[in-house]
Amino acid sequence: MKAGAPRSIAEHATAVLARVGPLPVVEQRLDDPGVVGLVLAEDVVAAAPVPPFDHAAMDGYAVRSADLPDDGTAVTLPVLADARPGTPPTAVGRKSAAPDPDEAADSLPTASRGAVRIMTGAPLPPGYDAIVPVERTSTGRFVAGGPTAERTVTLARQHRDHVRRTGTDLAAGAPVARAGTAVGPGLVATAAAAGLVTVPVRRRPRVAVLSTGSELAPLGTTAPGTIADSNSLMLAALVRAAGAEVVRVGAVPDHVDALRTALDDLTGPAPGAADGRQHAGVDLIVSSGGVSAGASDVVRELLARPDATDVDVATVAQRPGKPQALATWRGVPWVAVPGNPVSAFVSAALYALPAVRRLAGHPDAPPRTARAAASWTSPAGTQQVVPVVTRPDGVTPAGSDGHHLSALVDADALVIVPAQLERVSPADDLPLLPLPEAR
Ligand SMILES: Nc1nc2c(c(=O)[nH]1)N[C@H]1C(S)=C(S)[C@@H](COP(=O)(O)OP(=O)(O)OC[C@H]3O[C@@H](n4cnc5c(N)ncnc54)[C@H](O)[C@@H]3O)O[C@H]1N2
Ligand code: MOO
Repeated sequence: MKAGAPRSIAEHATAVLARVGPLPVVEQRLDDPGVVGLVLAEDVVAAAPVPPFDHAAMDGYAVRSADLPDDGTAVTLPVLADARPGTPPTAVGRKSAAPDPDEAADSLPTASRGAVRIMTGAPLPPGYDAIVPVERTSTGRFVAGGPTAERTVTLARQHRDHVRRTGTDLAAGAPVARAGTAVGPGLVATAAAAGLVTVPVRRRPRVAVLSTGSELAPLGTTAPGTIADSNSLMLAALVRAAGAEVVRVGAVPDHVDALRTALDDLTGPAPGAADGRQHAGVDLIVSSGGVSAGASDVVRELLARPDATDVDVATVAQRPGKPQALATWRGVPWVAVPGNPVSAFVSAALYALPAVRRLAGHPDAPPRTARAAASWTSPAGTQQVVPVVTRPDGVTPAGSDGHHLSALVDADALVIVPAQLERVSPADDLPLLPLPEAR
């Protein structure tokens, strides 16, 4: 239970990730807005070709190249039929479209020489192989909603055929996206166009956020000696920005029984207990506070009792965020970060968010670095975690003092100054951890 020798940030991050694995796979419909941000659990392939049929890329006339002179001389052709998107083609002179597209296509006088008036998106009539845009013909333009009464059209062979052909974007069976890809708007559109209704994704993580401290007041309330519970709001915002569903408990007083009850409500009943309470069924717990050496450090007090398992109380050679703890509560991994607001923020970014990403099925992020655009000092023998602002010339510490909460307002990333580096100079490359973008 006693914290061991100080460990590095990487060592503690490894200890966190050893406790979490990707959540189960679910089939999520593409018309559910909640699909965005979820991570593909399997490679996805096209169920149907994109486009699904040869169709016009321009409003104009469908022609058979064989009917047009190779030398580009204009010819006058009869207009035989109308082809519009979503409607079977109809022969000119017919009152309405035939209900069966095959019947309609068959009824087109394809044997005779002529052109088919066609609108962008309409299927290319059988036997036709090119479109001549209307502005390149004697018609000049079509009037939206207006009459299309011309019986002949004069046009010439074009350099391009203006036909979008079946499967030229994706063939049936072609890969759409690899496992591990986060679903974004482009993937939603491509998968839907390729005939898919659902995609196999990891379930969205449900993450509980709570803060400990008898001095904490809920938002909008004040009393002498209390402070706003900013940590639970900050943790909820971070976890949500990382793509999880948040169950925010808010502040729990520094009493071990209150904390135990709060954790039980988030997880499940004790084995064999029929306590009748509803449980939130969370996948991860993130708490702030109560992990240092004080008499009211309730997290450490509870971790010393048998309720929690896999307890790992650690001192990390980092600043801020030195005291950390991990445990499992009724099978649910628990990341406990210190209460100092800046420590809580950087610790959540370093340890809780990678756990959220692992649960969600994201592949491990490749290491990144950023160039320092300023100089500053760093304590020897400890990794300094610095909230930074990214500018074109590199990163600079956010705010006037990185120990202040207000420095986090503009921060878009954290950099980690190596333990042996006592002074950061411009152009030094530093390990970078981007913060999730607000959404
Ligand atoms: N004797 C020692 N004391 C401390 C040590 C140590 O090694 N020996 N470590 C210090 C370091 S480093 C840190 S960091 C803090 C971490 O303490 P706790 O995790 O136990 O956090 P608390 O004591 O509960 O709170 C610390 C500080 O942060 C404020 N706080 C807490 N929760 C919130 C919240 N939800 N919203 C806003 N502010 C919060 C709290 O009021 C305290 O001021 O321990 C040092 N002590
Ligand atoms: O290491 Mo504590 O986390 O100074 O703030």
